[in-house]
Amino acid sequence: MIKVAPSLLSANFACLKDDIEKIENGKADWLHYDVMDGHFVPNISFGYSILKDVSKVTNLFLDVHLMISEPQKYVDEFIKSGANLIVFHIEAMENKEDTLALIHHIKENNVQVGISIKPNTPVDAIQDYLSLLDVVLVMSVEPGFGGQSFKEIALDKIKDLATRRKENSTHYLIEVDGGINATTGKQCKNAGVDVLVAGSYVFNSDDYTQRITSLK
Ligand SMILES: O=C(CO)[C@H](O)[C@H](O)COP(=O)(O)O
Ligand SMILES: [Fe+2]
Repeated sequence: MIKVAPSLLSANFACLKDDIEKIENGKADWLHYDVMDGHFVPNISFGYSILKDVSKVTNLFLDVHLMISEPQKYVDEFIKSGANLIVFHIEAMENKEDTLALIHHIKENNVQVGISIKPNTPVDAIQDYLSLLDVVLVMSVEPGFGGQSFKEIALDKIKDLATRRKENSTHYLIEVDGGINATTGKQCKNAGVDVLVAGSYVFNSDDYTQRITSLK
């Protein structure tokens, strides 16, 4: 069964607790938490203090998507604030040594680890890390904003990641993020995705449960 991870980026920030309760009651599997620093991406969202408060009002698995430069500088704060999974961008890393160190650091703290790739970054850029990862996050929009249209290039990457996983007996989940609705969600499902992130499709609706159900 596919997992659905509503992205809090499209929630009403003045009523976060209510919106989180609604998606939890609507059978969301994970809560996707988008962190933007105004440097790695041209937008600012929320940081670890809000994550800490969010973690106190939900039992949902907290999937933290770090769209920030130098993720190694801030990762401990997100770990302390209740992240269950930390996903950083390969494009934010300067070299292989730092990337491996960050992966191991997150794992040593008993938090799951993932790497995300932007639409123009090939799967080959993360081949060396695939065996170490719990999640690969395929961006189907340029990171930075909710409400954009799905880019089809993500479908080939999902298929490619599913093939590599089979060939190499690795175990990562394949997650897709950006422009997901019932139609694009189905395309991703057919390509072999495991986790659908959906922000505007879920939260710009009067019935979160119906939207989550339609993705499943
Ligand atoms: O990482 C993100 C943007 O960078 C968000 O998770 C994503 O955009 C979700 O929003 P939507 O479903 O509206 O596209
Ligand atoms: Fe995201």
